[in-house]
Amino acid sequence: MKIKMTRQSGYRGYQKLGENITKEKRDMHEAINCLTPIAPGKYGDLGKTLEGYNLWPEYPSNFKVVLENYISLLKDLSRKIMRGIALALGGPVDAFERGIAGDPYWAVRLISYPVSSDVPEEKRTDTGMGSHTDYGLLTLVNQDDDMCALEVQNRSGVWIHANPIPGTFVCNIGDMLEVWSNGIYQPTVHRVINSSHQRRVSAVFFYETDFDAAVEPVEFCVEKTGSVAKYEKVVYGERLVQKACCCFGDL
Ligand SMILES: O=C(O)CCC(=O)C(=O)O
Ligand SMILES: [Fe+2]
Repeated sequence: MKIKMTRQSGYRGYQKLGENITKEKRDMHEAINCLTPIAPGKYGDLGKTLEGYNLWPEYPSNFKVVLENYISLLKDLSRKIMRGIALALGGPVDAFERGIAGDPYWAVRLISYPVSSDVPEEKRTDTGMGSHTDYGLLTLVNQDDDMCALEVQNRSGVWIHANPIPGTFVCNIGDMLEVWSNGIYQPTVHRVINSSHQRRVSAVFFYETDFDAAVEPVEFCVEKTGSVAKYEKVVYGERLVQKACCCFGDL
């Protein structure tokens, strides 16, 4: 396997079925992971674990071009959504740009969830991906149109399907937006269960803050929420390394 995901590739490349771990349980999916390239030394010790460049399969030969174009379009779209969120929160339109997501870290996962009965019994688990929240600002999920497998938890704790609507993305809120907005935006708890008779494929784009951003509630959100910052400052890259390394298990 030429594009196998390893520690040496900074966790980029192909992840086999059962290699992704959520809350200490193996997820029943396989994926190709592409992450923002990080040149050696760019973020010093903070970025060491995730330094590296993406691994591209030989076939299809246009894979790299198509995916890089997709990433560029989704980065633009996410920036626009963040501008809308900034205005909705009563801040300046560029509130989530310079120093926050001026040079946003991004990730893409192309995920395949098999039909459960096709998986050898010892590898079978009950979730394609266990319940979690995403780490960054926004996630744009592009899912198969004809099947329901992504579930989100509503405020009463009930799981509901995020039914696909052709031509649309499901947009999840991530942990960093919760902090920046001082809790006004809450991250969406979600999971994937493919109980159908078809393989399910999703292309998931994560739009994050700058890798080295010190994330803390922004002034105009603090003012709106009792003038007390409810969250401690976190460095996004540190949080990502902690979370990503748990997810990718022993490689
Ligand atoms: O495949 C999906 O619909 C969602 C995947 C997901 O939640 C993730 O990769 O964080
Ligand atoms: Fe997720």
